[in-house]
Amino acid sequence: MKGSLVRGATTDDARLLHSVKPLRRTIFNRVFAAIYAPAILTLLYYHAKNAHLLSYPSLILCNPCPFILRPCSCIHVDPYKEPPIGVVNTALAVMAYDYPAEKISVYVSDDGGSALTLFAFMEAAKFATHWLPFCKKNNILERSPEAYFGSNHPCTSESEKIKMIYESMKVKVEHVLERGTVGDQYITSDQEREAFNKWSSNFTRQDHPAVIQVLVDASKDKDVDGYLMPNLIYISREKNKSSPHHFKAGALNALLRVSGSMTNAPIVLALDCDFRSNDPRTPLRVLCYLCDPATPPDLAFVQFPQLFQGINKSDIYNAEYKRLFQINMLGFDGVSGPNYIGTGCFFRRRSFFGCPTSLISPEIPELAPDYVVDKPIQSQSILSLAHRVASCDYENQTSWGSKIGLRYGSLVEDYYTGFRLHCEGWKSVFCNPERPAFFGDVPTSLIDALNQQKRWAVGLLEVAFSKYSPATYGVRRMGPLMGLGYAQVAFWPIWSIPITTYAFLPQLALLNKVYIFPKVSEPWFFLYAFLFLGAYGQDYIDFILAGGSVQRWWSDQRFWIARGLTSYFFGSIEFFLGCLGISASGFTVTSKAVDAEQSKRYDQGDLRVWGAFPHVRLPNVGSHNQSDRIFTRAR
Ligand SMILES: O=c1ccn([C@@H]2O[C@H](COP(=O)(O)OP(=O)(O)O[C@H]3O[C@H](CO)[C@@H](O)[C@H](O)[C@H]3O)[C@@H](O)[C@H]2O)c(=O)[nH]1
Ligand SMILES: [Mn+2]
Repeated sequence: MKGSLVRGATTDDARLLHSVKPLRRTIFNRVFAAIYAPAILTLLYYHAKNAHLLSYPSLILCNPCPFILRPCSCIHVDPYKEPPIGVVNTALAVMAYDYPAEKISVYVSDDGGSALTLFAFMEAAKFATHWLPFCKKNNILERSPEAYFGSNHPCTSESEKIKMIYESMKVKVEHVLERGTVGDQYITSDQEREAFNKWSSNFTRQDHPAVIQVLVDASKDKDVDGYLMPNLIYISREKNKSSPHHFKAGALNALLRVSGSMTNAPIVLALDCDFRSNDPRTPLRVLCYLCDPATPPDLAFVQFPQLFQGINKSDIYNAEYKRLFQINMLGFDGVSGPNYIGTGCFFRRRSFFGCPTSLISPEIPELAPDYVVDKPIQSQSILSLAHRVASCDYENQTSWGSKIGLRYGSLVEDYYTGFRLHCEGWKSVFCNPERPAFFGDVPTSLIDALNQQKRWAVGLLEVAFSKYSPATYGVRRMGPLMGLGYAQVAFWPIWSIPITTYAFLPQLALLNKVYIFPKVSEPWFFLYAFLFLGAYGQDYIDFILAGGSVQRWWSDQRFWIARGLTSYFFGSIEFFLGCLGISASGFTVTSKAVDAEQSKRYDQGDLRVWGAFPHVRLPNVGSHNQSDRIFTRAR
């Protein structure tokens, strides 16, 4: 084992494409683990020895609750939760990557099947003819227009002109969204009209044909300076109520196939609509890993951390997940590599088709990762193949979802797919450059933050209790370190049990005069103190070394408890009800639409439980009326 690593894609030695060096605190972490583990064993011994001394009051709970939840496989994506202008910004920034334009193809998956989103992208394609040359000529770093115009940028006549074009596009898109339909006055060509005609009267989100629309064709469409632009293709896969669609994993597999049939690039970037590129040179950085002759051929993906902008000062909803997305990644990187976290990840297309040593050929040769597409993307044969592979029964009797592509069976398709790839023997690397490659948006309402976590909890338990459990299958396939690393995440929602217990046990013990901790005068007390301070101390140091603030660390601790009693608890219940066939879970997307009031409240650090509920404020760390209870002061 190499231990935790830091990587850099550029080094002082110009001959090296990338370098790896062990983290300095690795030794400290190991020593700490070596002391901490026996201390926990000692604690267990102490408990076993004293078990007979404790007499707990008996609690009999008898409350049969005869309710049945209806199974639901509805799709929750919609343009009001994921505003098209945000998705457009995501796409524009990657179209503007510093990379030969004709070698980039951007495929947008609209799982909500919305004409409004297609409209936004038609407008984006027109705006791109101005935006891409502007970025390249002026060597702009911030290539998402919203971020660029929102930042402190030099005001030239050119930038003012581009800003006006952007604003007028935005107004148009928002107007159409408000109206809910694309009015005739906005349709400028027969080609556009033909595309919108697909939204016939029986077209619904859950039931509609595949829509594949080439909006920019890299072989002929030029920007205002006369240079070719990258392909931009809108896709909404076919849906009907009788075929399972497998949520995001299904959407990504459809994307893999459609992109395979049209351009089949060997490197694939998976990027969520709420993330945007923050560095146009990211593809070059990735090539330093993927194309270095010194890199072993079993490297499946390069994962960037999920970093966020717009988190409030104390991160009240603990949306940053420093440990998950930044700290733990370094540790994984020292073994087989970090997990795939759903976004900001560059894959070798080959890694979706079987283990490094034996290729699993897809059902049609055109989808094989090494197939070279030699026809123009708008040719009849290519378009009809693309529609065929985007149909909802295409996957029947194929290996998609089981051995090929993103894996089905968990609501955390990212975690599960990364895990299965590692089990197949693939490796990954974590790339965390100084200038963040991507920035994402966080949920800014409590209900969204808790719901997102509940979905993760269900998804993780689906993996934890499957035949591919990291604790058994994972440990066997990847060895104890990777296996346990993955298992620690998979069983995470089980924390709801100790957290809920500790939420009530001390009070019950106090009322019933039962001692659950040793007295301060007893030597055993030091064991408790060491375990408590050691765990918090190490967590604190890791957090601060990863650039965190004391305030956010405190939020992290606080929210962990809150989630234990809510998201993890209800997620676990939902999972077990699902096992009994009583309920089915769905992928409720996190809302990315924020109104001015919600955003103001969030920036001020107000914590609102629900629209209809009284407004509660959390005490801030350091404020004079700090209290040790959560959810105090109702307003
Ligand atoms: O049926 C679905 C559901 C979601 N999505 C897309 O999936 C992405 C992620 O959805 P989001 O609601 O933003 O989920 P988060 O909880 O914020 O996302 C985290 O957790 C997910 C797993 O639960 C990962 O897929 C994400 O990459 C990761 O950022 C979005 O672009 C959605 O449009 C679909 O395409 N189809
Ligand atoms: Mn998201």
